[in-house]
Amino acid sequence: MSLLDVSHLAYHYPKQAVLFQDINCQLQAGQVLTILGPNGIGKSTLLKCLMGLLKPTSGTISMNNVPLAKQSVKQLAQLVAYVPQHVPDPGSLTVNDYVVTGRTPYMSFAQAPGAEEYARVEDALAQLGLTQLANRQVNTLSGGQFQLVTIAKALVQEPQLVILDEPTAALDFGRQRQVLALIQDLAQHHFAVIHTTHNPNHAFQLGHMVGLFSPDGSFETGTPDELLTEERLQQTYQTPLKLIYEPTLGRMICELPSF
Ligand SMILES: Nc1ncnc2c1ncn2[C@@H]1O[C@H](COP(=O)(O)OP(=O)(O)OP(=O)(O)O)[C@@H](O)[C@H]1O
Repeated sequence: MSLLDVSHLAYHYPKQAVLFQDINCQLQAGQVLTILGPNGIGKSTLLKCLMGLLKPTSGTISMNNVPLAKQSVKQLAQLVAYVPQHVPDPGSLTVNDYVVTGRTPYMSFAQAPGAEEYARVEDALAQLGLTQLANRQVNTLSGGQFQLVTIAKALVQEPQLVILDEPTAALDFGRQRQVLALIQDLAQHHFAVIHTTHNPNHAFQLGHMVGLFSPDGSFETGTPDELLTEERLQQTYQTPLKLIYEPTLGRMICELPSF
């Protein structure tokens, strides 16, 4: 039984052309799916469908063999944590109070978070090197700091699947590596992870599954070596990029040519 089973999934926004159709993929606990594709092709939209935020035009999404449409909001929140690309207005909560909202799916309606919930927050902030930000208001953080705080909130949610939309987009080189290492660590601890990125090197680095959107909107899954050939990546990004085997890293790297 797969943790996630996506079958013949299609979506179009109201009064818009079909964005994608016939997406099929399965994900097990401990696997990472790195989604790549051109700007505007439908990566974030696919993640929103997987989160139950958008209702697919057709096809099914099941988790642990139960269709998403049959899960309650609370059940879904215990299964999947979503780190969006943008949080429009994070409000003026402190980092501690913002991250603890990740425990909501485990609390009753009127229950206030207590010592146990805040202990999980402390652990997640420590794991991400954010302890010193615990009492800062989230709306005073930099883009990258806030991106890491939203990941901490997803961790305290203790889901089976973590979905991250471009989690490294606002991060410096060191913190990009930190987030990729965290994704690898989550997989080693039997979480399933789906994330989007515009950097094919992230897929080579992680070495798990890739989901590749082609410019025509078709979607394929496979290993980085199967899917991420120089020709496919050039087609995807419409640029004469190069794939080079880097022996010291033991893997391919993707380089943009000079101007
Ligand atoms: N609410 C909406 N209503 C109508 N069209 C939308 C809506 N949200 C997104 N779109 C359109 O759907 C297409 C796919 O958008 P999406 O954000 O899923 O792409 P993406 O692959 O994640 O892009 P990027 O890499 O630039 O973040 C785009 O053309 C976008 O303009």
